[in-house]
Amino acid sequence: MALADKRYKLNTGAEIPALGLGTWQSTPEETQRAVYHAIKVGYRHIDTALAYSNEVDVGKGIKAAIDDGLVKREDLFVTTKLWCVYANRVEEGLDTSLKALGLDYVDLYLVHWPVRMNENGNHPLFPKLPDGTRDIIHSHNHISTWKAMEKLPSTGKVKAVGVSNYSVPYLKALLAEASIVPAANQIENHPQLAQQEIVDFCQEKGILIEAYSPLGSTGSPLFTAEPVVEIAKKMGVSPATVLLSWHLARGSVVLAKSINPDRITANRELVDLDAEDVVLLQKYADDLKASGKSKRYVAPPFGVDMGFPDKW
Ligand SMILES: NC(=O)C1=CN([C@@H]2O[C@H](COP(=O)(O)OP(=O)(O)OC[C@H]3O[C@@H](n4cnc5c(N)ncnc54)[C@H](OP(=O)(O)O)[C@@H]3O)[C@@H](O)[C@H]2O)C=CC1
Ligand SMILES: O=C[C@H](O)[C@@H](O)[C@@H](O)[C@H](O)C(=O)O
Repeated sequence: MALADKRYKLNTGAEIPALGLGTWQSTPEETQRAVYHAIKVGYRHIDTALAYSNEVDVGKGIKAAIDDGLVKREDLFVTTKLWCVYANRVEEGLDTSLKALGLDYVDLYLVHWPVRMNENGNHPLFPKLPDGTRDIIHSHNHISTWKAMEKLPSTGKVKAVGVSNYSVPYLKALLAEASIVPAANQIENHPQLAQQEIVDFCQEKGILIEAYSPLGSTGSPLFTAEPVVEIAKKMGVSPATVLLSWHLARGSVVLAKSINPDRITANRELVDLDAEDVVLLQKYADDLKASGKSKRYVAPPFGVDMGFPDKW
């Protein structure tokens, strides 16, 4: 079996493909083609979110692939996420996503960020106050959102529920009151932001890590990181292969976004990294952290303390 077809087991018992196609910042036109191409070349896991405003197009890409006989719905693993303006209207958020996707269920539904934004604000997704800052409902307790998430699996509209952008303190607070342990925690993860404390905590609690922005997000800045270049050269593979493969070595899911067919195909080239190379990347990550030089590429201006050691 090719490494790109590797699967993990969630704490629900369901399987999840280790490699997923990311769709953040893919325009509607790009998304449909990217999703179709990805399925055609073997991806079985698609990651989207209500906030990406492309669920309709993800759905069209999936439908076209199913109609063309490339795949059946049950062979796909589809994830979407509850956006912050729906933090107190969880089932409504899910229904909105399912309608856009044209699906009866998603395989994984995540709380996108542990934050509530004003659902009656000046924008349907990104409301702002007159001073330009985000319109956040600071009195909201993220655990109430999780309590509503826990009711979803029994509706049949989601197979599993999880979180995203959860730090260790937030996870501890959630687990203290949870009756369902999140199946996954989707976080920014790459050698410049290893977030080892979250990875270790989640492993201990049976929460699968999904690594987002594995290439450093827009423009893939991690391609030039020194140890990545060095390992790629040694193995005769691309920097993308090294960066994506690192998460499989760590036992995590990896989500790679591309709208380019060749790059979507190329991102399936995963390898078993040598143990010494895994150590080299870990040392690079540890050294950056120790010198306060870890780099978070996705740091939206929520103005809320999310509990991460790096306060952006
Ligand atoms: N839960 C959350 O808050 C978040 C979730 N995510 C999820 O994770 C996914 C991945 O993260 P994302 O931030 O998109 O960034 P990635 O780290 O996947 O990087 C995407 C960038 O790399 C480029 N790229 C991709 N593959 C290659 C390649 N082989 N060679 C050269 N360039 C390449 C893409 O360009 P091009 O498209 O032109 O190929 C794009 O500019 C998201 O799409 C989303 O699904 C991401 C951020 C936050
Ligand atoms: O999933 C991707 C990211 O979390 C993205 O949804 C946010 O960064 C959003 O653009 C924001 O500005 O809050």
